[in-house]
Amino acid sequence: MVLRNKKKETKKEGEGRRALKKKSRQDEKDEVRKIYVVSVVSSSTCRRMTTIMEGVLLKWTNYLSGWQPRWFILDNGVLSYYKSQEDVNNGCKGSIKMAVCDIVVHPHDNTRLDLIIPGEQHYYVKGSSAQDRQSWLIALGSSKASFSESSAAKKEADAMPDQMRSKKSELRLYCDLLMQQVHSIKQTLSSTSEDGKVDLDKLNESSSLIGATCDTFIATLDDCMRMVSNTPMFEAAHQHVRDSAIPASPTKPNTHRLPGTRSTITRPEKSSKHRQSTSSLDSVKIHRAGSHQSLNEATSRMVTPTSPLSPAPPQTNSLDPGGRQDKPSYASVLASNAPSSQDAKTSSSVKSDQQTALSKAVSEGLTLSASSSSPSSSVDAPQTSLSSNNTDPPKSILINGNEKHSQESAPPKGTSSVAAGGDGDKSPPTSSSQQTPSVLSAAASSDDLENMDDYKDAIDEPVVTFFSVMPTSFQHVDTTSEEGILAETFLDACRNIVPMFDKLNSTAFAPVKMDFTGNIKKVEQKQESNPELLTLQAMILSEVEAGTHRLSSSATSAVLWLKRSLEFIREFLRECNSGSEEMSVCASNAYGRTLKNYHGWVVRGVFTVAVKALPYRETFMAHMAVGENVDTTSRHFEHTLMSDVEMFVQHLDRVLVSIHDFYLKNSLDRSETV
Ligand SMILES: CCCCCCCCCCCCC/C=C/[C@@H](O)[C@H](CO[C@@H]1O[C@H](CO)[C@@H](O)[C@H](O)[C@H]1O)NC(=O)CCCCCCCCCCCCCCCCC
Repeated sequence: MVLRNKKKETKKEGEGRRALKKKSRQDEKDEVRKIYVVSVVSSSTCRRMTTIMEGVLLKWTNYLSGWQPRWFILDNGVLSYYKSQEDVNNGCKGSIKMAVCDIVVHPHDNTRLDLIIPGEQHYYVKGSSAQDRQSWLIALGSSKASFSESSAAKKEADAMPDQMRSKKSELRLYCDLLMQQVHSIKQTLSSTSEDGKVDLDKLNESSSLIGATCDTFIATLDDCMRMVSNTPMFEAAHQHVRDSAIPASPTKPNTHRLPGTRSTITRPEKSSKHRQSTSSLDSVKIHRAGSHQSLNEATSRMVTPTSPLSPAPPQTNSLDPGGRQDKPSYASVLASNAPSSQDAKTSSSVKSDQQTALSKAVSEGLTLSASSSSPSSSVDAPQTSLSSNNTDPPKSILINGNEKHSQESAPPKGTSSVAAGGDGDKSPPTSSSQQTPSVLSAAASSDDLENMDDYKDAIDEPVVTFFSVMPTSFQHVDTTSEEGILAETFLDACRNIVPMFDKLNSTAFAPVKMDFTGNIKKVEQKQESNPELLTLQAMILSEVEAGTHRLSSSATSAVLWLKRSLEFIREFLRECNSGSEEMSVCASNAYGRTLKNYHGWVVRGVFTVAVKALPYRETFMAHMAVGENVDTTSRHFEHTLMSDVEMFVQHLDRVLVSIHDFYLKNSLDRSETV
């Protein structure tokens, strides 16, 4: 062990040196194979302490391998690590500039310290003892302090666009997810039953998840590469962090991207007060089989005297199993959504040409025609054609499922139509848990329009949300029929949630989406092969009779998991609506009340990772806006969204309670964890 001092020492440096000396004596006694070198370099131009320290630290690698001993070298303000001391000449496995990372001492484990570049990279390491950690802390801290002052690296880090940071952290997330998924496969294989049988269903599911995560990893990497090549700054700047986990070049073209993936953690820009007038939306019509929908007419939701809680007429096609052919291009409409000009810019690179064209068409007032030949079973956007010369007048609009005749029912501007009361629902929500405090009475009321600008917003801007343009929602799911819930309507309502998964910040939600859409498909297939089974209940009971209801491929299992996922969504939205600022807190609370009970530690770990990738509340809200130039930061928008969410939640709850009761009555709920 060598300790070496050069030139002047500050008090701090002296302390560090003394601590290390003390440490070295201890280590010599303990015969720890470690080398410490501390050198202090000082010059008149640049007063800098160069701390050199080497040794073994345990580094958290992944869920498969856990903590692994690695050889770390701190030199010249950079901490690098190698597989072993012998490997030093073969290049480091990763490195981190101390100037730009935070050093975090673990609150419980006195051997552990974390090096974190916020939102980007983390090293979790452990010393061999508390004293060992102490030595490293001193060395790392001194190095950081010394290099922070004049660090060019810091400037680099500051200059690094948020999008790029966010992408990098996503990539790391996918690595973690991949490791967890591999671990899950390993577990499945090791838990082979006594008769030597492997759970092939589970294995297939896990490998599909891995496939999806790989695809999204590559898609994100692709985004990174595009950003790098489009940003002159990046050509010159060298990254302050090297990590062998990130491959150097894109490997797959865009076509591998999951549909609609990737938004960015970008705070929505407060839109200009001189926003695009509503006139540009006047002529936007979404053609459906036999109906047209003008986005601008959605303003009537604000001003219509009809309560949004009034019973929703069952959709005309809901009784017709063939009605799916008429499915509108809902996903296309959402794909054209640009929550803010900033988001529009940042997401443009990930939009397909078709989506971009759609978006342009919407903003230019062209007419969108959804092809009725699109396969209804697909959750992806149907083929959409563009035409600018459709002369059909808009006839009516579905607002939260209620067909409103435009113009006719519009009360004076500024009055709230979403006031509480008037709930004529035949089957009022019978919530199994506490109701969210009502925001309906407050929505868009003049009391809340604090100033003239907000008031103008309410008058001038049509606020159309993800929820209000849903062609089929849970509002349309009838729960009063003796026969049960029409599978077709229920599946439609579920399908219409899917685009929201893509709008969440991270493709970390790809596995979640896959699971959700996979379950929709299972029920769909069940119905295709048994067209006489129109309701969920009929399908399930037929499986119970056949004794197939316990199979993981059964509709019984698929509906059960859809129910659980929807319960999570319901609770999550309730949390959001009750004012919690932190999305991760909303998600964690919702998770604790729902899915967590059915998840083992591995999937709980996946949740913990996924939840970190949630966007900011503002971004999430912005994603809920449909149409361009919506001021998603206005109180008016927030109130409208909240009332839409509340109504969505109420109907969702009604449907869930009905399914829940059925499972309970037939003892079909299962408590085992996955
Ligand atoms: C706000 C978002 C927070 C994110 C929370 C995500 C929760 C992640 C939990 C980890 C998911 C891992 C993925 C898969 C897990 C599966 O193993 C598990 C079990 O699968 C089931 O196995 C059965 C056999 O054992 C099989 O028969 C069945 O088919 C199969 O499904 N599945 C699950 O645990 C379900 C996870 C789905 C979670 C859905 C969360 C939905 C998040 C939606 C976010 C959107 C929020 C806004 C909504 C706005 C709506 C309009």
